Amino acid sequence: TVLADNQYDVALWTRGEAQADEINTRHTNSRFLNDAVLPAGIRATTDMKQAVTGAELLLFAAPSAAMRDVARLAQPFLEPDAICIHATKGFESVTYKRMTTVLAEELQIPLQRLVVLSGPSHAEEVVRRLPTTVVVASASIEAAEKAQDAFITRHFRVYTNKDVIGVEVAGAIKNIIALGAGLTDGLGFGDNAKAALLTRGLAEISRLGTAMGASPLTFAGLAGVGDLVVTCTSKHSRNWRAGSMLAEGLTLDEVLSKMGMVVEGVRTTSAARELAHHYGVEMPITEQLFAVLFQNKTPREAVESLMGRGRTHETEDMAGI
Ligand SMILES: NC(=O)C1=CN([C@@H]2O[C@H](COP(=O)(O)OP(=O)(O)OC[C@H]3O[C@@H](n4cnc5c(N)ncnc54)[C@H](O)[C@@H]3O)[C@@H](O)[C@H]2O)C=CC1
Ligand SMILES: O=C(CO)COP(=O)(O)O
Repeated sequence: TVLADNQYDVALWTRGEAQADEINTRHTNSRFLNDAVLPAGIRATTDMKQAVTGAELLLFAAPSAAMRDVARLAQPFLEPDAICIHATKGFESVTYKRMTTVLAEELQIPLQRLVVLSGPSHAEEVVRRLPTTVVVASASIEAAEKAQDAFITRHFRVYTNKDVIGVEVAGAIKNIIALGAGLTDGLGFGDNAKAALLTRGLAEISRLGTAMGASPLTFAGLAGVGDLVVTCTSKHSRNWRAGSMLAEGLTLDEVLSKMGMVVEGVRTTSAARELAHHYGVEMPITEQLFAVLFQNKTPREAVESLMGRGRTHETEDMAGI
């Protein structure tokens, strides 16, 4: 919608034939966006060759688990100078690679042609043209500025940033904290607990991010605090909703099948825990979420573990924030 508003000729690839037909004929995508009307010029197709051939910009927005497969499908049709942007918030399972790494490998292009777009941007609001701000980060400032030019509209403000690692790590890990926020809200733990979770969650995100090479400033920006706030407080958030359903007593499998949309925070909890061990940083909220999701620990026990941790100084482990 944003690109079509900027007069781009937009082709939208989907693997679902019925979804493509609906977008092309009724200009809606009702399973995901209710009755929002999409610009009539958007052409949906299930044919990757048709979608990618001739495209100067590509935006990948598949779930992290599907990114490698989708990129592999697109690669043969990629134009030699195309800029490839992604809006995916997660790490690859097993390898724990960031999405720009996965794309560089599968598309066989240098990092200078890759951009990450992130920040507080629920699709349900973007499609209604409600005011939204995001950040685009790339190893190449020219590529980031191309993405900025392409996406900036009166309703959608785009900032550039050089810190690809920080933007990708922040976007992925806030989903873990949002699962925790849903649990906290669902259990009625109150506003103090939620504020604590966001604040200490941010400390945890920045600690891992800086250990991986990110700039601490990024975590105070749109991809950090901005996305953390929206995902932990918005009714649109899939991760928050998943956490609140877990609080109601549903099992993880029940939550995921009821949701019918990707809940990135679940896989990201495992990935972040492994990365934390690898980089030797403490991520107590992530550890407790892992225990709740995969080791049958109750949310109440998890909160008791967090509240009962050894005494510590607030800022000495916060990596610059
Ligand atoms: N929904 C939102 O407002 C935002 C989502 N994101 C990120 O975008 C990514 C996608 O999220 P959503 O669109 O919300 O998920 P979703 O679950 O609503 O939609 C995912 C789409 O990917 C398709 N898909 C799943 N596996 C696939 C595969 N193997 N090959 C091809 N297509 C496949 C599904 O059929 C579906 O159309 C996630 O990383 C999410 O964190 C980022 C910003 C905002
Ligand atoms: O990243 C998002 C908004 O910026 C989407 O978060 P959810 O996947 O929790 O809906």
